[in-house]
Formats: sequence, structure tokens, C-alpha cells
Amino acid sequence: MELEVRRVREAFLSGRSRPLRFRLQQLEALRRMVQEREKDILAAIAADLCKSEFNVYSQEVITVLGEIDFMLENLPEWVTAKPVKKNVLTMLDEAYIQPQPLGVVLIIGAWNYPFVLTIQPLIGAIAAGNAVIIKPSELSENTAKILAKLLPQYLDQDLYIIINGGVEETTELLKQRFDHIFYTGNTAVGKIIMEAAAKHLTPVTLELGGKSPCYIDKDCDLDIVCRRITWGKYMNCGQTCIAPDYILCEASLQNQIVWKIKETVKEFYGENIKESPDYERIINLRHFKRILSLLEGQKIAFGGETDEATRYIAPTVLTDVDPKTKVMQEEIFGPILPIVPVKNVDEAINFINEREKPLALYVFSHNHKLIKRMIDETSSGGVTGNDVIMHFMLNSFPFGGVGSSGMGAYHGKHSFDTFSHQRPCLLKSLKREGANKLRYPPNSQSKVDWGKFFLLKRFNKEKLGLLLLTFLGIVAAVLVKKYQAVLRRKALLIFLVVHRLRWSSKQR
Ligand SMILES: NC(=O)c1ccc[n+]([C@@H]2O[C@H](COP(=O)([O-])OP(=O)(O)OC[C@H]3O[C@@H](n4cnc5c(N)ncnc54)[C@H](O)[C@@H]3O)[C@@H](O)[C@H]2O)c1
Ligand SMILES: CCCCCCCCCCCCCCCCCC=O
Repeated sequence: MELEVRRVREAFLSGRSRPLRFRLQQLEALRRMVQEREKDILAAIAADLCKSEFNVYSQEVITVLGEIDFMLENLPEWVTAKPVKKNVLTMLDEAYIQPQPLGVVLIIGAWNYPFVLTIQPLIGAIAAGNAVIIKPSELSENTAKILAKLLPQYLDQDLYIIINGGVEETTELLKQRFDHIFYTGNTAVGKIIMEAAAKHLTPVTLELGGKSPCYIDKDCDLDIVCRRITWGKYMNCGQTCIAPDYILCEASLQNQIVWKIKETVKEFYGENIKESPDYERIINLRHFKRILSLLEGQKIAFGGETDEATRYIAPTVLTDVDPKTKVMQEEIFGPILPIVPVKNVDEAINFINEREKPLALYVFSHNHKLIKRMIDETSSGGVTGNDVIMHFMLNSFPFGGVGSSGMGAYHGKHSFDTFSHQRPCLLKSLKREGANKLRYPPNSQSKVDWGKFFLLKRFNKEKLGLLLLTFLGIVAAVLVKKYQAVLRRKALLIFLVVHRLRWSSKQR
């Protein structure tokens, strides 16, 4: 491991990952990889999650291609130094912010969307000019294998390397020093990552999880609401970090919601869900058993059928769920949807605020003010009003958690910023030393007063104009005084020349 990290660091120190042209070439090569090897990539992900290739394409590949295009389009502007506003002390200097790569970045991917959650951070790290070590999740082993095969065929083999393995390999990798660690996965492992990073004071981005609530107000179109929730909850068999984890609503809505979700499940997946190409399976037996254990003692309104051999769990809704039961204590990450009745929106807000900050929050209502109120009075990584999941798809948004759902963010420019150091650069001249006397010892009251005047005094535009005019007047007066004799001689000369010219033209 140590040798591999050293090899990547040496490649970074060679400087070749930095030029804009190189970054663009690598991103174009990555896009070529996705386009030319689409079939292999789709097949691998499909095998890992028992997913149709259509779904792999629309849930993962589209996002990756869109992100690469967005980077290629905007990178030339992002890499350029940006001048900043100056103050009196730096008025005559050059002051700008230059984004620079951090160095060697470690990206630890997740298994639930094994392609997009590994490649999208990689795109940001390349765009920002870093060298990268990629560690895909071993749980999605087919995707891990295809990435290990394809990436070296398209990308620089020393700057971007892939290391496959499980807990043991990750533990070993985490002993090395990186310049940034970007991890996607559960909160418990997030803590392990942060502890390992702390030993080297390495900054981290942690894309974690949590229980994302979904509040349904009385004032809304329940048919549409239930269709959208059904889509977001059961997509990928509930294994989506921003899936609606549970529903909060008034008790009177519960039966209608159950019925409408049940009807939508039929509409989406047919009478025999097991046969539907659009319904996935649980990633492994450990997660399958964990999810089943969440059903114990619950009132199943519909669903609940399971098959251990194929790790199938039917879309399930639980009603009148007691918040103290296990299903409400941990992130479900499976196709089980508990409904917790609340009296009103105030109780819903309190319910959310009494718990860890979630990765996403969903509010459904015709009442725009109510949606705004929920946004103002709660906290979560992101919010979508009147829909679910869709804030993930807008790359002008930062995607990330808050509190126990994570720290840092990425997507689009936010990825570029995450993997860059915003370096402030101030370039002064070795001339004009007189102006620096104010800050050199010995200090005095008058120097402090001048300092206060230059740095603390706030002027409005009119006053500033007047001050500038006075200043120019003083400068002009000083100059006139200093160069009085010269100016007098020059004026006399000009007078004589003009006089002479006029006289000679009259003679002619
Ligand atoms: N925010 C996001 O973008 C995002 C995306 C996907 C998943 N998630 C979250 O991830 C969670 C589920 O996925 P998961 O894969 O983390 O769960 P998991 O428990 O199934 O996966 C465990 C992973 O952690 C690693 N691991 C376990 N012990 C480790 C150790 N001691 N040291 C280093 N690595 C260790 C394993 O190698 C494995 O890759 C959910 O909470 C979900 O919300 C978040
Ligand atoms: C048929 C073409 C449809 C195109 C529209 C695609 C919208 C689909 C959005 C799906 C997004 C799923 C990605 C979620 C990743 C969440 C990360 C955490 O697990």
C-alpha cells in the first residue's frame, strides 16, 4: 500500500496533473471509457444489484456523463485566478485567489450506486488537478472489477489508481497520508475514517446517511404525492441514501396513503413484483436479515413478503408505527416505509428536530408557506418540496449532509471546490517603502490613528469622492511646491515657444 501511495504521490509531484489541457484530456478519456465500454459497465452494475440495464443507465450513467460534460464546459473558467476586492493597504498590489489541487486524494465508494458514487467524486478530483486513489466498495464486486480493468486503459496509470479490497485493505490504506479523503457510506465507518484522517490532519468529506423524513400535509394531491414517494422509496429496493425513510402525516391520511401507495406499486411493478425488471434485490444476506429484523412487532399494511434465496423483500408499508421501535431508530435502507401519525405540522417539526439531522427532507403541500416554514424550522443535508430525490440531479446544488448525515459536499463546481485549495495570492512591489512606515516599529498614537483612519473608517461613495478629490488636490499642491522652479521654467519656455510660433505665422 505504502509503495502504491508513494508512486501516486511522485506522479502528482511531477506536476503533470495540473495543466488545464491535461485535466480536460483525462475527463474526455473518462467520457470515452463510459461511452465505448457502456455494455460492460451496465452489465456489471446490473449483476451487483439485480437491476435492469435501463435503470442502471438512467440512475447512474446519465449522471456521470452529465457531470463530465458540465466540467469540460466550465473548467477553463474555474481554474483561472479570480481577482479580489482590495483595501487601502493593498490598493496598488495584485490580489487574487488561485485554486490549486490538494495533492493525493483517496476516494472510498459505496455499493448502492457503485458507479456514480465512485466516479462522480473522481471527476471532481481530476478536474481540480489531483492524483487519486480509488477504493470501490467490495460489496458491489462486479463494478469494482470492471472499474479496475477499465480505468487504467483510459486514464493516466500513475496518477489515478484503483485498489480493490475489503475492510483489511481499507484499514491498511487509511494508515497512509492523503491530502483529502472522500468517503461515502454509513455513519459508523465515517467515524473510523475521520479518526484515521485525524492522525495526519487530513481533511475529509463524509457522505453519510440518516433517516430522511417525508411530511405529507392535508392540503395536497395525494395521488401525485404517493406516486412520487413510491418511486423514490422503492427505487433500488430502498437502498438509496436519500430515499424517504418514513412518513409523518395526520392519522386521518394514513389509510388513503396506504391504499394509494399500494395501487402505485401495482402500476409500477405489476401484480407479480418478483418478475418486474424494475424491482431490485437487497445487496447481501447481512443487509437482508437486518432489514427483516426491522419488521418485528410492526403492523404491516401491505407487503412484507420475503425470499431469502434471492434476497427479495416486497415493497412494504407499516402503519401506526411507534417512534420508539427499532425501525424508527436506525436508517432503514430497504423497501420498508413506516408511517408515523402526528397531530399537525408543529408536531412534525418537533419530531424531526428531536432526532439526528437527516440527509434529506421532503415536504408535500399545496401550501407554499408551510413548505417554507418546514425548511426554516428544521435542518437537513438537502430538501425537495413536493417530490423526492430530485435535488440530487441538479449539479448546481451542493450535495452532502449536515451533522450526523455528513460533512462537506460535491457535484459540479462544489466538487471542484472540495478538491481544491483556494489559495490567496498577494503580490506587492519592492518599491513604495514609504507607505509601509506606518506598520514598522516604533509604534505611536499617531500611527494607530492613521491605521484606524485607513482601515476602520467607512465612507459612503460621495464622501469617498470628496476625499479623493482633496487627496488629489494635496498631491497636486505638493508637486507644484516641490517642482515650482522647474514648472516656472517650463511654463516660461512654453510661453516663449507659443509666442514665437504666433509671431512667425503673422510674419508669413
Ligand atoms: N450520502 C451519500 O451519498 C450516501 C450514498 C450511499 C450510501 N450512503 C449511506 O451508506 C450507508 C449504507 O451503506 P454502507 O456501504 O456504508 O454499509 P455497509 O455497512 O454495508 O458497508 C460497509 C462498508 O464499510 C467498509 N468498512 C466496514 N468496516 C470498516 C472498517 N473498520 N474500516 C474501514 N472500512 C470499513 C466495508 O469495507 C464496506 O465497504 C447508509 O447509511 C447510506 O445512507 C450514503
Ligand atoms: C428513463 C430516463 C429518465 C431520466 C431521469 C432520471 C432521473 C432518475 C434519478 C435517479 C437518481 C438516482 C441516484 C440517487 C443516488 C443517491 C445517492 C445515494 O445513495
